[in-house]
Amino acid sequence: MTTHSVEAFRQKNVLLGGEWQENEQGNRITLDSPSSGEDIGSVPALNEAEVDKAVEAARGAQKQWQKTPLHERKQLLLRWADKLEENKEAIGTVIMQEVAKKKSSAVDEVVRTADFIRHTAEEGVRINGELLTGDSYNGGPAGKTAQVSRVPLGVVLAIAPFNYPLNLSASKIAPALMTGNSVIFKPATQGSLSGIMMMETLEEAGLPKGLVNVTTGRGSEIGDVLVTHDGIDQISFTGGSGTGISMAEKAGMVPMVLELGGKDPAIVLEDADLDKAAKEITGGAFSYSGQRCTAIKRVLVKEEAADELVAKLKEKVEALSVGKPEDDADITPLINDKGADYLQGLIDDTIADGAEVTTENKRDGRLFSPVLFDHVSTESRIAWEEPFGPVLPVIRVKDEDEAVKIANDSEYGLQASVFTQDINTAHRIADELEVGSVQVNGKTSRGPDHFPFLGVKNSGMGVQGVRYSLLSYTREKVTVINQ
Ligand SMILES: NC(=O)C1=CN([C@@H]2O[C@H](COP(=O)(O)OP(=O)(O)OC[C@H]3O[C@@H](n4cnc5c(N)ncnc54)[C@H](OP(=O)(O)O)[C@@H]3O)[C@@H](O)[C@H]2O)C=CC1
Ligand SMILES: O=C(O)[C@H](O)COP(=O)(O)O
Repeated sequence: MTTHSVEAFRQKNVLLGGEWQENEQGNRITLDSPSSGEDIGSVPALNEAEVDKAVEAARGAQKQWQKTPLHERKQLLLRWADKLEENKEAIGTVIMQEVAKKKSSAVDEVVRTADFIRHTAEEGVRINGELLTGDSYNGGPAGKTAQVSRVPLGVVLAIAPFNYPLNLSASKIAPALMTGNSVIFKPATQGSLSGIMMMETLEEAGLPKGLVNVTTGRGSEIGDVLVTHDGIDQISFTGGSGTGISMAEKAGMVPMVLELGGKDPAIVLEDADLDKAAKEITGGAFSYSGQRCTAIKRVLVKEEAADELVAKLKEKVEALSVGKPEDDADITPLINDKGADYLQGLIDDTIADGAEVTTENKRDGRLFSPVLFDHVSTESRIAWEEPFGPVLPVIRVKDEDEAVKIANDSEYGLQASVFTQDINTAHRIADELEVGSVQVNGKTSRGPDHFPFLGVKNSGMGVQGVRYSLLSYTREKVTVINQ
């Protein structure tokens, strides 16, 4: 059995039409480690003609794959999951190197992804259509039946972000394949080495030629070519709201699932279990250094509970370790200088606006110590903008209504947490919040991965989560029998 060794520099190629290929002009992108700055590998920068070739291969392979029995598609996915898990150390190490995720979380991501693929395989064989009879409609004819089946959309374009380079790629690719589609996979550039390694395990599992094609290259260069390609039948994108919204404008009538940014609030009432709230909020805000769409990005706490909550949060935030991903530090360097400089601007502006910095405020390049701000004003940018870094603003509120208003005034609507011991209050607030999901007494998060995951407003469109994803890659096909 092949296992992938951990090499020093990985010169990876792309899977096009079933062959691992270098690109024609030999244009490559060299990737550096966000943590050490060392070169860790390179991937081809494809051009328009190569994208055409990838789409053509995907269109060809899809026709046969659609006819492949469901149980055979399921077996491919199960073999893929096993191969992936066998390589968890090697692939986890590359995730750690290319996106500076702490080692244990990087390896967990590989295992989580294998589990997702297995669950998708099991659930995928249970996606069935339905039969409608004409006489169930008032005055309808008895001899008329509609067989409503679910058919694949065709060629799916899967565009993934850097922060979960495996999981947010496989959560598009696996359900698309299971439902009979072929795939064009555009990994995040910083994340493409591990993305390609995952494709190597899929190929080893017996992927038919041309069924998944990998198109590496900067989104700013090949993004429009992919998104506006007339051979693409569905787009599934996870990434920034700006990128996703402009993509939707360009893609026209192609169906899309978009998972975008967030500004998830944690609303804490005076009757909450504050130890639990502090633990959940710290984990929710600072894991992977806050670079998660579902990170808790602001705390809205009732004035009566604020002093105690802030003291507990401060203690937990100060206990987070700051350092290198290979040392399994909780807080690691941010993905790039642009993200780090943006975060610095937010921190500086929040201080200038008069908020209290309760923790150390230190930066070394892309590495920040985690910052907890108290007494943040809703006039500050940080009350509304997404830092994608280890900083948490606490905004004190006078009552529930004010908390709900600040939560809903956001352009985003991904998730929200409500901490209270009164389930009726929790329900009442949950009903008011304009978000995809509300977590009662827990941190905001996507998993377990069969739960529906969605954002409203500028946080997205469509739903992911195993069964929901499977459905999103199919459409109804109606055959009416007139007897
Ligand atoms: N809701 C969610 O589930 C998630 C949301 N996010 C959000 O994403 C942002 C950060 O992630 P990040 O990866 O930087 O997001 P980006 O939107 O910059 O990139 C996401 C993906 O889109 C590609 N891309 C970039 N420009 C284009 C384009 N014009 N056309 C097509 N594809 C393009 C990128 O390629 P390349 O890498 O080559 O630039 C990458 O593969 C944050 O705002 C965060 O909230 C992130 C993760 C999950
Ligand atoms: O992209 C993200 O940030 C994720 O979809 C969030 O996933 P998580 O809640 O499991 O971290």
